[in-house]
Amino acid sequence: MDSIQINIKNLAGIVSEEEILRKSELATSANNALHDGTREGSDFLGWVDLPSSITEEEFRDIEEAATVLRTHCDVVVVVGIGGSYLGARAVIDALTNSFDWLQPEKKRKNPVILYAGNNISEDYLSEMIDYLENKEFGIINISKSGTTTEPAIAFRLLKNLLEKKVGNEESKKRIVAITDATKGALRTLADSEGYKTFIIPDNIGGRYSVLTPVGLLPIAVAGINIRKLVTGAAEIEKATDKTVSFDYNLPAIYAVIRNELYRRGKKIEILVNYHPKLHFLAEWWKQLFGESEGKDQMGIFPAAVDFTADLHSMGQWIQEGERTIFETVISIKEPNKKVLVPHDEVNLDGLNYLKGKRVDEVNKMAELGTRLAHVDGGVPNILIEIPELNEKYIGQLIYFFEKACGISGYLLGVNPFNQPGVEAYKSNMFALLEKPGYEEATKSIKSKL
Ligand SMILES: O=P(O)(O)OC[C@H]1O[C@](O)(CO)[C@@H](O)[C@@H]1O
Repeated sequence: MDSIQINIKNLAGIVSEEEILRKSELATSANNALHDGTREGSDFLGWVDLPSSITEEEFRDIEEAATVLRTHCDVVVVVGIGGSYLGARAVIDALTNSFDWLQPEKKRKNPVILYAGNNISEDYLSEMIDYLENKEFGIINISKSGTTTEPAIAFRLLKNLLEKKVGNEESKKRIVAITDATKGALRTLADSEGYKTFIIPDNIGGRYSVLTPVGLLPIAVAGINIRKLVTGAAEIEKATDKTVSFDYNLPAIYAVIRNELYRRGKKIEILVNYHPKLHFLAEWWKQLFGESEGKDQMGIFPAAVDFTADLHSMGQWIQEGERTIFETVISIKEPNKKVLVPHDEVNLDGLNYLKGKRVDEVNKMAELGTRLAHVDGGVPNILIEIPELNEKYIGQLIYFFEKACGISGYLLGVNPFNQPGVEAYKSNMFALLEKPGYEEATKSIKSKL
């Protein structure tokens, strides 16, 4: 198997193959609309042919900027929120050593990547500043709108710290801004300071931006091969183009099944992983589907669990709670490392029945046992199998989910490329903070308190 696969044999009898095939025309037409730009949100389809259209010059520009940061910095802070950081974090966590950041600087090949601007926690920022005080650090500041409050606050603090530590000139070498070509406060600031900048194309929304410099620069700084990542994505771009029939279009099949399950009362999709490295892939996936489909009072609620850890907390609910859920499991066929369970003479823990077995064999039996139990418990299961955890297959998975999300949103009948609902909290927060321009809203909200 040289590609990610999807196994749909365990739908708990809730959706049949015939019912899936009956939707093939609708799904194909939704897929075509993504390529032709004939439906709502057509201004945001730049991601559709992005993997196959990144040029050698663009790769080089990103790789050179990554080398500058890698040369000057032991720590690089990625400042951004939502789509402006989750894709990078998903890939970096999936493809780097989980404990590398704990190694002393001299032993590490890659800078430590930290994340800021994804919360407004004073403790988090204060502790990060304390840590960075004695580190050679740099900043990648990412905001498509260039006006998002969370990253703006974090960047102001970190920029101050860096300038105090190394001076304005050296700071300019260590700060990269990724934002709109012309609009927003970050564009103005970056141009006036003379930072190296990358552009987020107008026609690519934040949650679809991981294969633009938004994701690719931090990923390259972390020492990951961005060309292989993009090659993987381009393979699925090709495998889902307009010439591919529904039977072979895996994202279209996945999109149909999740919509059919939704129509039958399965309102919550739980993305399951069996490797902690995939935790942030699920966070990225949650934003992708949540912001794309949760509108017009509709949409599957995207949730995620890390197994087997969460089998010991959420496992009970999944097995026997309200039957409104289905699971999509990401299964990694072959881990990158090999660890055997050792023999123990006295066997006080009773584990000798596992001696000589790979830890992954135990993990796989937990996975299989859980799948069978959950399907028996009425939880439909979609299985996505990845041959191994590497750049190519993570690239494939990214495009698989992006394509599936676009098709799925159209099948549901929403515009998958806007997010009007996220403005509500921002307006209230600005009104409460008495931001200039919000005077009326301030009066109105304060009268409700
Ligand atoms: O890149 P920006 O403009 O700072 O936005 C960050 C995130 O905030 C949102 O706009 C929601 O508020 C997301 O869609 C986006 O990924």
